[in-house]
Amino acid sequence: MDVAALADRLRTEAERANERRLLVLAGDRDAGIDAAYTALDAAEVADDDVTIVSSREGFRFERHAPNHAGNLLGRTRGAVVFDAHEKFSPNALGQVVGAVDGGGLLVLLTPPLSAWPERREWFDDHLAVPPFDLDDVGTRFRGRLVETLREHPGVAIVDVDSETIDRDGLTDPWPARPHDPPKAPENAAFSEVVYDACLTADQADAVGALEALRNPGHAVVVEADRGRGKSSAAGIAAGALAAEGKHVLVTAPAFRSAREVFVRAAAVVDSMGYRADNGEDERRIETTAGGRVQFASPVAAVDELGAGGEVDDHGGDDGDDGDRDRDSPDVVLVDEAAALPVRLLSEFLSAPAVGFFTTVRGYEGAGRGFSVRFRDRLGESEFEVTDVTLSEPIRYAPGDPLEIWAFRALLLDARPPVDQLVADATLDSVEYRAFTPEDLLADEHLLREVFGLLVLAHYRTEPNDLARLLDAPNLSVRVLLHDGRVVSVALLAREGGLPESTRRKMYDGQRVAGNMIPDVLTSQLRDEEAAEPVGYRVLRIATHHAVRSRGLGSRLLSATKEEFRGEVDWLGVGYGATPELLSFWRENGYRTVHLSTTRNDTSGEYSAVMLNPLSDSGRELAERHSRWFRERAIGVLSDPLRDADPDVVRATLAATDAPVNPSLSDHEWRVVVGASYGPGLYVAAPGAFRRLALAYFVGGDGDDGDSAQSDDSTDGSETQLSVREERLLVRKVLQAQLWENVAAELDYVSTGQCMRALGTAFRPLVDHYGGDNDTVVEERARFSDEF
Ligand SMILES: CC(=O)SCCNC(=O)CCNC(=O)[C@H](O)C(C)(C)COP(=O)(O)OP(=O)(O)OC[C@H]1O[C@@H](n2cnc3c(N)ncnc32)[C@H](O)[C@@H]1OP(=O)(O)O
Ligand SMILES: Nc1ncnc2c1ncn2[C@@H]1O[C@H](COP(=O)(O)OP(=O)(O)OP(=O)(O)O)[C@@H](O)[C@H]1O
Repeated sequence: MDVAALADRLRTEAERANERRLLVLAGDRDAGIDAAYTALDAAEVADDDVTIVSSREGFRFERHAPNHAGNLLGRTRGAVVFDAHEKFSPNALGQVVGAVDGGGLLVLLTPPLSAWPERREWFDDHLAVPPFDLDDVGTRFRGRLVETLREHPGVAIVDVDSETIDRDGLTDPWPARPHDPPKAPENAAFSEVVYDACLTADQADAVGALEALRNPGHAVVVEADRGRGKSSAAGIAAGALAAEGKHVLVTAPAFRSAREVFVRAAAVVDSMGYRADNGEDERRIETTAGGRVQFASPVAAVDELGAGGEVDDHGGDDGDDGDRDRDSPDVVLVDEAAALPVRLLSEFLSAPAVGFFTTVRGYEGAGRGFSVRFRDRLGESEFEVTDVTLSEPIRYAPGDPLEIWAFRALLLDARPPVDQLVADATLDSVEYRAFTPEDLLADEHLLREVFGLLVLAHYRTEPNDLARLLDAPNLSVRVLLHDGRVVSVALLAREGGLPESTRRKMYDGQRVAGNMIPDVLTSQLRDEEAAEPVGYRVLRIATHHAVRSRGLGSRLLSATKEEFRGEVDWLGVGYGATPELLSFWRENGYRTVHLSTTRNDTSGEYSAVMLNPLSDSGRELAERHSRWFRERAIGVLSDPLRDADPDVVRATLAATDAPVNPSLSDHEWRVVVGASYGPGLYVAAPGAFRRLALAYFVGGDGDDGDSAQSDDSTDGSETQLSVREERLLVRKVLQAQLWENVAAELDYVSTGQCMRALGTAFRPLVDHYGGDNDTVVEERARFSDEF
C-alpha cells in the first residue's frame, strides 16, 4: 500500500464512521509536503475544504502561519495539514485538532519521529530562558507525543524518506449512527422555526432550557466538550430572544470564539423574518422588533451592565456616537465562560438574566474555575439556575479516536484527584515533595494530577504549559501529597542571577525572557542591580478545591521557603491582584513592591508583584523596592490607578513593608485638624491628607486588610477605621475621585454627608500621628467645645 491508497482508505473509514483520522507523514519536509498533496488528492478532499498550517507560503489551500492557528478555533474543515517542521507549538496543535470535521483527516508533517524529540526547535528557544541555554531544554514533551502517535488507534504513520508505512491506523469501525432528530419541547415559547435550526436533540434541549432567559431572574449553564454545538445553541437562542425585542449582550474572551453565535443568531432572525438592516457590523444584529444581539469584550460588558448600558464598546466600534444605546441588556450570554476568571464572571450576576456556556475539556477555557468555584457562587445567587449538558458531538461521532488522542497527548482532560480521595487531608497528613520532570513523565497518574490541578485552578493553563512543565530548565514543581495524591501544587520559576551584560541590556529596554520579576524591577522601575540576586517566582500555586482554607497552601509556601533558604536570595510572585489573594500572600510573608498600572485584558485585574527575601541581598532588594513603591504610591494611585478597586488598594498597601512618616508641616496640620474637628476644608491641602492616609494604610495600625469586616464596624482599636471609611479614604483622598462619584458609590446620602464623613474618618489619624504635636494639640483644643 502507498500513501495514496492509505489516505483513500483512511478517508473512507473516517466517512463511514463520521470520525476523523490522523495521518503522520514523518521525514524530510519537502517529501512530506509532496506526500500530503498526494494524500489529499487520493482522499478527494476539495481544495477549498483544506487548511494548511505552515510557516511556508505558496500552497493552493487556505493557509495560516502556526502562530495564527487560533484562527481555526471553532471552525470546521474537511482536512487540516499541520506542518510541524517549523514553529511547532503544543498550543497550535491543540487549536487545529478540533477543527477537523467528521469524515476528515488531520495530516501531521513531522521530522523523522525517532529524531524529532531531540531536534532543537523554535519552541525550545522559548524555554531556554537566561541564564539557561538550548542544551538545558528537555525533550520530554515531544518524546511523549511521539509515543502517543505510535500507540493510539486511528493514527497512521508513514516514513516519507523510506516510503514505508509504519502503521496504517485503520480501525475498521462501525458505521456512524445518525443523530437523534431535534425536537421542540412541549409548550415551547420559541417558534418552531427556532427549533428547526437545531442540529441535534441535545442542542434543541439546550435551546429549550435557554427559553428561561426570556424572564429576569433566570440563569442557564450549558456545559459541553469542544464541538458539541454550544456556541450555536447560544446563537439560536440569542436570535429568538432578539426577535422578541430583547437586547442580548454576548461576551467571550475573544470575538473569534463567539463568531458562531452571531452566524446562528443571524440565520434565526433571518428565517423568522425579523432582520433589520444595521450595515456590515458582524458584531451586532438588530431586529425589527427592536431587539438586538451585540458583542462586547468581557470588561466592556461588565462596564455596560454597571453603566446601565451607556457604553457601547465592542472592540471594533466605528465611533458613531450618535447611535449609542442607553438601555441596558435584558440577557447576557457568556461564551467560553470557563476561560474567564471567577471575579469577572461574578460581575455578570448583576444582569437580569444570564447564560453561561463553558467548554469542559478543550484547548480554550481549559480553566475550570467555572465549574468548581463559580458554580457554587451562582447556586447561592438569587437566580433560578438550570443546567444543561451537550454530550452528542456535532462535528464527528462519539468516541472519535482523534479526540481521544488529543485529550491524552495534550492532557486536555487532566483532572486533580476526585474529592473523596483527598477529603481527609490535613496539615498533619500531608507530605512535601519535589518532583523532577522525569518523575512526572514516568508516572502518568502523577502528571495528570499535577497538571489537572493547575488547569483546574488557573484559567489560563494551556498545552504549551504542559511542555514547559516537562522541558523548561527554569521550572520546578513542589507538591503536598496526601496518601500519595496531589492536594497542593506550586510551580516555581528560577529568575535573576543574570550577568552584568544581560542586566545592562535589560536596563536599556531589551526584553529578557523568563525573568518577569527582575525585568519589571530593572526596566520599569529602573534598578540596574535588580537582576543580580537569584530567586524563585511562584508562577502558579493551587490547592485542591475540596481542601482549601486548611492551611495547605501556606504550608506549601513555608516548606518551599525552608528548602530554598541558603540557596537563593528571594521568593517572589506576580499575579492578578484581588483582596483575598493579597491577604493570602501577605500572610505568607510576601510584601508588595509593585502594582502594575495597566489592567489585564481578560481579567481586568491589576498585577501585584511581591517579594519575600531569603538572604541579605534579597532583603536589600525587597527593602529598596518596598520603599520606592511607598514613595510613588501617592502619585500612581491618583493617576494611572485611579480606578483600581479600593479593596485591592487597601490590601496592596497593607502588604507593603515600609512604614510611612507623614511629616506634615505645622500649617498642614492646622488644615487637617480644621477639616477633622472644625470648619476646615480637605481641598485646602489634599497632599497632607494623602500622606496621612498612606501612613495609615501602610503603617498597619491593627489593619491587615481584612480585620475591618463589616461596613461600619471597627475592631475597637483607636485608629481602626471601618471598611466604608477606608474605602472613602482610598476613593477620595488617594485616588482623587469626584465627591459626587464617591458619595454615590459608598451610599452617602449627599456629598455634604460624604465630606463630613471624611473629616470624621481623619480624627483618629490626627490623634495618632499628630498626638504629640503642639500645633495639633492646640488646634484640636480650639474646637473641642463645639465637637
Ligand atoms: C501566582 C499565583 O498562582 S496567584 C493565584 C493563586 N492561586 C489561585 O488563585 C488558584 C485557586 N486558589 C487556590 O488554589 C487556593 O485558594 C490558594 C492556593 C490561593 C490558597 O490555598 P489554601 O490551601 O486554601 O491556602 P491556606 O489555607 O493556607 O490559606 C487560605 C487563605 O488564603 C486566603 N485566600 C486566598 N485566596 C482566596 C480565595 N479565592 N477566597 C477566599 N480566601 C482566599 C484567605 O485568607 C484564606 O484564609 P481563610 O480560609 O481563613 O479565609
Ligand atoms: N444548529 C446548527 N446549524 C448549523 N451548523 C451547526 C449547528 N450547530 C452546530 N453547527 C456547526 O457545528 C460546529 C460546532 O458548533 P459550535 O461551534 O456551536 O460548537 P461548540 O460546542 O461551541 O464548539 P467549539 O467548542 O469548537 O467552538 C460548527 O461548525 C457549527 O457551524
